[in-house]
Amino acid sequence: MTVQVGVLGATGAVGQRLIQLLEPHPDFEIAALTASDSSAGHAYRDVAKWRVDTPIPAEIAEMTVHATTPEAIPDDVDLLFSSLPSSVGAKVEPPFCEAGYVVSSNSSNSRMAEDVPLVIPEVNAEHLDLLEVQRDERGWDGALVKNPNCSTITFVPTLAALAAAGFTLEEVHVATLQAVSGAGYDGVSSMEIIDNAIPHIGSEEEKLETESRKLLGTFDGAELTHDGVEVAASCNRIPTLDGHLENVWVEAEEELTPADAADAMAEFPALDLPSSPDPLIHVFEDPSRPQPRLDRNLGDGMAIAAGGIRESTFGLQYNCLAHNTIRGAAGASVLNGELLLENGYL
Ligand SMILES: NC(=O)C1=CN([C@@H]2O[C@H](COP(=O)(O)OP(=O)(O)OC[C@H]3O[C@@H](n4cnc5c(N)ncnc54)[C@H](OP(=O)(O)O)[C@@H]3O)[C@@H](O)[C@H]2O)C=CC1
Ligand SMILES: N[C@@H](CC(=O)OP(=O)(O)O)C(=O)O
Repeated sequence: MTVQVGVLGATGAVGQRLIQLLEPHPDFEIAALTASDSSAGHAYRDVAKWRVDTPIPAEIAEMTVHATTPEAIPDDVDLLFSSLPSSVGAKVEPPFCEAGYVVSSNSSNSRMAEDVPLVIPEVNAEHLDLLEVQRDERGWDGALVKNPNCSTITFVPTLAALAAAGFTLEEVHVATLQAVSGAGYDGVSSMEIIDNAIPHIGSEEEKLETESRKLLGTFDGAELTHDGVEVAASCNRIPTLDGHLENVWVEAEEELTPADAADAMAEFPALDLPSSPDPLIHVFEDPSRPQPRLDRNLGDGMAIAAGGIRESTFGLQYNCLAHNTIRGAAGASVLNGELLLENGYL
């Protein structure tokens, strides 16, 4: 049976990607679109500046955009995808959950809350059951699940692959080269970024350092313990359009050779969900890959690419890449929606 879904923040950059992914989806049907009060009451085509690389779906273009309140959502909608500014998400997501909606959110608010599952399905699907704790504690009929920050999503699956192969991770250093789309359409001006690199993205380093430990943590059915690995991040904006490239250094308790790491990543299992790519991690032998322009669309933008795996003075070193607005944002929320459906939360 098809699940009726809504998109909160549907006119935004990530909201448009959500529509692009949801419109042909086998299990989900878009039944509601919301945005700010200034867009409410208007046809979607009139208020969304459509900037995605496929045409605006004809039926969606004619839908009326609603205000972002539970009362505006039709009764038969069960699942909401949220991509609001985090300050807005913090205010409006809880009332939707209280009103009985299950919310799969991409916004950064509440990602680190103790009773909110932060999920990459291939990495920590079992954390989803934290929703039982959340419902007990908050008295919600609905639920709130989050996907991580786009740069976190890029490197954590590679760490999870090493951990799954039996390596105990002690220290991780990661340096990012992040695409401009991560800052949104109006985020970085062309005069700032052309012929340049900006070695600061507000709060980004802290997100990589904390979200990664939560994702790699252990849920015992009642409590989530964050992983003990130490993570240090350095984040940079560069003039690519899409695709975050990251340089990673990993020290493990055990000896970890490049061959061990390549095998662990290549063999890390995919999931049988509609949006989960197989393989999850593409491992390149060519040391000049992955590259954003060449490799961001692997697995329809949902795969992780890794390469340049080698020994270094600081343990193992490699590079990894993911499409930041698909695997790192809209696609991540859709995948969490698919996991919610598979696990009976809808
Ligand atoms: N851009 C990206 O690639 C990534 C973004 N993110 C995160 O996703 C979220 C959305 O980002 P992005 O799509 O770029 O943002 P945009 O600014 O493009 O879109 C924001 C959306 O939220 C709506 N909105 C704004 N204010 C309100 C309000 N007060 N009440 C209700 N709706 C409101 C806007 O509606 P209206 O059009 O009416 O103003 C619009 O639909 C953010 O939290 C961002 O940090 C995460 C990863 C990547
Ligand atoms: N900060 C990220 C995108 C983003 O919005 O992240 P978050 O989902 O944590 O707010 C970037 O600039 O590439």
